[in-house]
Amino acid sequence: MSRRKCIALIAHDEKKDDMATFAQQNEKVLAQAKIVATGTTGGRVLEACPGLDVTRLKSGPLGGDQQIGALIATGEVDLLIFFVDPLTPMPHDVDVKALMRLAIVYDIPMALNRATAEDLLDFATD
Ligand SMILES: O=C(CO)COP(=O)(O)O
Repeated sequence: MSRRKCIALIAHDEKKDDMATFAQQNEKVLAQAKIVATGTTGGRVLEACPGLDVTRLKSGPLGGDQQIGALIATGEVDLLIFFVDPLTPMPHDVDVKALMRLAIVYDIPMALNRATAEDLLDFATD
């Protein structure tokens, strides 16, 4: 039996409403996966969809992006969905960049906006 796929969910503050709506609209598909999320994003996803299997890590600015990067490096993440806010400067921008770099290094499918996330979800749950 193949293991359940692991999807990492992250959203910057201006994108958290979008992430909550995305989770609700795709709840059935997400329910087939194990989800890891940065702290606040995971809280919002659980509020929207209390039945999902969500492991909440640290908040992004406190190391959550790096924790997800570490999970990518150890082969535990199959898909990264990261709703990025391109219009707001972030104190932890270097962490965000490092996470994206690892997703590229390990060739993990990475959706940085909602349109791509919708397309990639099918892949994650095949
Ligand atoms: O800042 C983030 C990603 O860089 C997201 O972290 P939170 O989900 O804790 O807000």
